[in-house]
Amino acid sequence: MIILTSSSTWNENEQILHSLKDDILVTNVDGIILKVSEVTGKIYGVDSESLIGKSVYDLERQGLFTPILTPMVVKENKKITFVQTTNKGKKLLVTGIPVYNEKGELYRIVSYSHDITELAEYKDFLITMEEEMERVKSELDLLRSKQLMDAGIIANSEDMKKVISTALQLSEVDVNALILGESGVGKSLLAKFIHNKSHRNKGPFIEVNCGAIPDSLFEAELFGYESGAFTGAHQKGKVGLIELSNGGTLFLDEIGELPLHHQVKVLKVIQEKQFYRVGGTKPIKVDFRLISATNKDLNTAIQEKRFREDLYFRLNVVPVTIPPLRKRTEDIVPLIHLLLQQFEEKYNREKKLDEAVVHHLLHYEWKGNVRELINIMERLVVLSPSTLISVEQLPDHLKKGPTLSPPSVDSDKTLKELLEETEKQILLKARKKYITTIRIANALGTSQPSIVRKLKKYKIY
Ligand SMILES: Nc1ncnc2c1ncn2[C@@H]1O[C@H](COP(=O)(O)OP(=O)(O)OP(=O)(O)O)[C@@H](O)[C@H]1O
Repeated sequence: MIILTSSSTWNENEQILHSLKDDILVTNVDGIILKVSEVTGKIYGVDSESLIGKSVYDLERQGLFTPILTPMVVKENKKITFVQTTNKGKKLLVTGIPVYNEKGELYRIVSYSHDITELAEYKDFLITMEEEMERVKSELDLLRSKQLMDAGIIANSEDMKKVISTALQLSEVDVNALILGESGVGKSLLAKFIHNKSHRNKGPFIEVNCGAIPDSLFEAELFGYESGAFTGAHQKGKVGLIELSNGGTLFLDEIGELPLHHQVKVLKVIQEKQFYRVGGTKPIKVDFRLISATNKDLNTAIQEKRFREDLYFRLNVVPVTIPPLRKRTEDIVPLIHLLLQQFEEKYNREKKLDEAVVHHLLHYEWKGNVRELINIMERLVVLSPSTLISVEQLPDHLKKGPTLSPPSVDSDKTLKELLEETEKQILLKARKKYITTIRIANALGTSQPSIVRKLKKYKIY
């Protein structure tokens, strides 16, 4: 608090006031200007002396500055800071300090300011940029979701959005990519998506299921053969899958199933981008982009000497992991709608899902991931006798809901993580049984807000 002890002190300060390089203005409680520093006049483009004796209310009316500080300090009876705009369009950060006389009465208001025009401009610029970025981001989201819709891919969850964003980056370069994830999560779909978005999209997309080709036919299938290369071979010979992928993408699915004795041949063609047909003597050059996929843990396979480490490093330049469906429940409802629509069209039927069915589908474990969901949805559309698909039509294993079993202590998880896992299982079961958060809270003897928080934490919908 500032208290003036005598008016002479006030006069003594006058010289100091003029020596300051800051804008300082002193008024009485009625807003009459008593003193100003020289800088003040410059800021408003007037002679400082001409301001003396004028009322700040009049000056505001004349447009010199707005709003005025004096009444605010008088009203609040304390130090106040705010932004003032001047007749020159400047932005000033103005602070007003109340000054009291010996009786403790409000006597003067001293204000000083800092020019923050540039700062305010930067702030405006930042806000405009942020708005622009938001606009571009939502446009991009829209564009991406359209791209995904065209490709028939659902990516509603944050995890899946990240996968798609990596896939789009990958589509721009010819780097080797390894797609990891459980069976049925969409590895082949993603490989096709990368190919379709790449500059090779006019070329072929050749999918080789490494686990499905009989061992004895593997070389002939992959590398092709010359006429009469072996008994049973076609007269004219045959072009292999690798040769067919020229100019396009070679997708080696189930790469973890590739027998060890074939791995070195595959490694060679990946490295050299040339090979010999079976029975051939001429090297054949080939230009493909390689994507591989597996649901196996290749690191364990390497440790167990079932998979070559050098091949693994070649394949795994950029890994992309698609999380299991149970870990991205936000994708389940949009997938259900997409599939319902597809099967309605396919079987020319109109169906609706009971809400309880959706709940069961949301809280199922989906060990077979999207592929399993597709099967269930097709079955429901085909077999449900009425328009409304109800819980009774669900297969028994889906009606039961998740079973509660304590998590294994052999894992490297901490006690906190194990407890959270158990809590999540309990909540999944409760959500399925009681549906509403109030009923869950009652059943579990806790508050509804706490249940809402926990459901959000575990992404249980
Ligand atoms: N995000 C998704 N949106 C829409 N459909 C999907 C999605 N993910 C997977 N699918 C569909 O699920 C089915 C299984 O997908 P896909 O064959 O790509 O799985 P995968 O991981 O390659 O399986 P596997 O390991 O058994 O080869 C396909 O019909 C695919 O179109």
